[in-house]
Amino acid sequence: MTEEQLIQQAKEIRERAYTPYSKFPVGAALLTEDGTVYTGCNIENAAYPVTCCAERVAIFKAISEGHTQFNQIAVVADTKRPVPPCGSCRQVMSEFFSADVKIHSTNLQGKTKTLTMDELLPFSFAASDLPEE
Ligand SMILES: O=c1ccn([C@H]2C[C@H](O)[C@@H](CO)O2)c(=O)[nH]1
Ligand SMILES: [Zn+2]
Repeated sequence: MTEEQLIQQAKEIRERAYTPYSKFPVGAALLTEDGTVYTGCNIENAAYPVTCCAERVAIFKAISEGHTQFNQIAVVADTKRPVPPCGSCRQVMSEFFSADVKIHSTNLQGKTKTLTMDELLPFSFAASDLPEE
């Protein structure tokens, strides 16, 4: 599975986005360490904050199927610059992705910006910051 193939899968699942409110469809494709791909699209709600981003849909699908080791994720939207994942998604990514997992942000023109988890969310709040029992 190449980066280009992962981006292509993110583009395809973007077509399934449920975005009657923002009209801003996003697609994501997450590659696990064992080579499985989980895709996600954003799913909105009339109660706007209930919306779930494409990235989190892909991550939650993978986690719910028992995957814990991730390799890279591609995110695609129709933006001028490569689409930056929101803060909530960055926090969810940091819970499950190791520091060197690559996040490819891409637009429909194929402009891509790749950052590692550590670059995308430095100094992140983590389980190790919680007090010990
Ligand atoms: O990286 C992003 C940024 C935004 N959205 C969604 C949330 C909402 O449905 C719409 C507008 O914010 O785009 C994503 O899915 N991923
Ligand atoms: Zn998000």
